[in-house]
Amino acid sequence: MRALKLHELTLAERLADMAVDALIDEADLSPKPALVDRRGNGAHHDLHLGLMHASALSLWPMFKEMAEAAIEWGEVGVPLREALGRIGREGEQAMLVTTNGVNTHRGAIWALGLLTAAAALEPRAVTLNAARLALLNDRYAPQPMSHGAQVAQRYGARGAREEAQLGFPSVVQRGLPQLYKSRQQNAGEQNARLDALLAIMTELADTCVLYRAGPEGISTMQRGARAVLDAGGSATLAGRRQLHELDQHLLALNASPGGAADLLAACLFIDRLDGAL
Ligand SMILES: CC(C)(COP(=O)(O)OP(=O)(O)OC[C@H]1O[C@@H](n2cnc3c(N)ncnc32)[C@H](O[C@H]2O[C@H](COP(=O)(O)OP(=O)(O)OP(=O)(O)O)[C@@H](O)[C@H]2O)[C@@H]1O)[C@@H](O)C(=O)NCCC(=O)NCCS
Ligand SMILES: Nc1ncnc2[nH]cnc12
Repeated sequence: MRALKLHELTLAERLADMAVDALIDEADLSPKPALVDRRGNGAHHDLHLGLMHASALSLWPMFKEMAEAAIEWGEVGVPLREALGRIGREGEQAMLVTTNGVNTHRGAIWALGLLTAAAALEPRAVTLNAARLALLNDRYAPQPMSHGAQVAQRYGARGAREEAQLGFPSVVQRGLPQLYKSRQQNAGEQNARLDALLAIMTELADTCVLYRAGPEGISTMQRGARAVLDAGGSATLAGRRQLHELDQHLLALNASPGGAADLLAACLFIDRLDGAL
């Protein structure tokens, strides 16, 4: 019998797999406060789980191309930054075609795009190199009046751009340590991931929440997330009660923490990458 020779995945293909898997795991994780999950649409009228999955899958070629660009340029610099900007904008268009114009993953394209490229350059300095890339100027980036730009003007929040430029502190200092801690306490994988999301929410200035619900939305999100963790986390009954309260309060404010969801996906990507090294 002839042996079947399977196609061996390239590094860029494996990184694209990890990025898409992280997005799908984030979408599936339930119950996430006011976000799209297996239960429903959260605070969104135009999003659902199937759309989040389709959007994540549509981004696979983009992540692969970003990793290939990083391998080709071989170092952090303006040529790589501008290549990533171009590929990211094309990826956004592919996403919008798939979702019929709904913004599902703009923040994730930014965060995971930078992290995928950084991982292709040097898997052991991912957040550092992602930050160095985010600090570089892309001459071709348009300056649209995005929701993020509007709340930056109104409240001074610098959102997704600053989070990346600082080396993803929400991921490195809050999400990942909480993920490991909850795993160590045998919370169960889904609860550990929920706890990581909540840890991210405790301090994030999420521009999606700010845009929809202002500073009241931010303090509701941050205090509510802290209350779940202080009550023992998602694996405990007291924590689950607090999580339900947080969900209800955010829904009442129409506040969706989409930025925190993207950063959870970034955590899950780095966690997978660490496991593959
Ligand atoms: C540099 C960019 C990040 C542009 O950023 P900017 O802040 O100007 O623009 P936004 O598009 O408003 O925000 C970016 C998205 O980042 C997520 N996010 C929010 N806060 C944070 C934070 N503190 N840290 C990290 N990430 C954060 C968030 O993404 C999620 O929310 C999206 C839905 O948001 P929104 O459109 O506001 O949706 P709704 O409220 O639901 O709208 P309505 O229904 O009410 O109409 C969703 O996509 C999640 O992903 C922010 O939205 C960068 O985007 C950029 O320059 N891109 C250009 C291409 C490029 O250079 N790419 C580089 C590739 S490496
Ligand atoms: N699960 C989710 N629900 C709503 N917005 C999101 N943005 C990224 N992930 C999301």
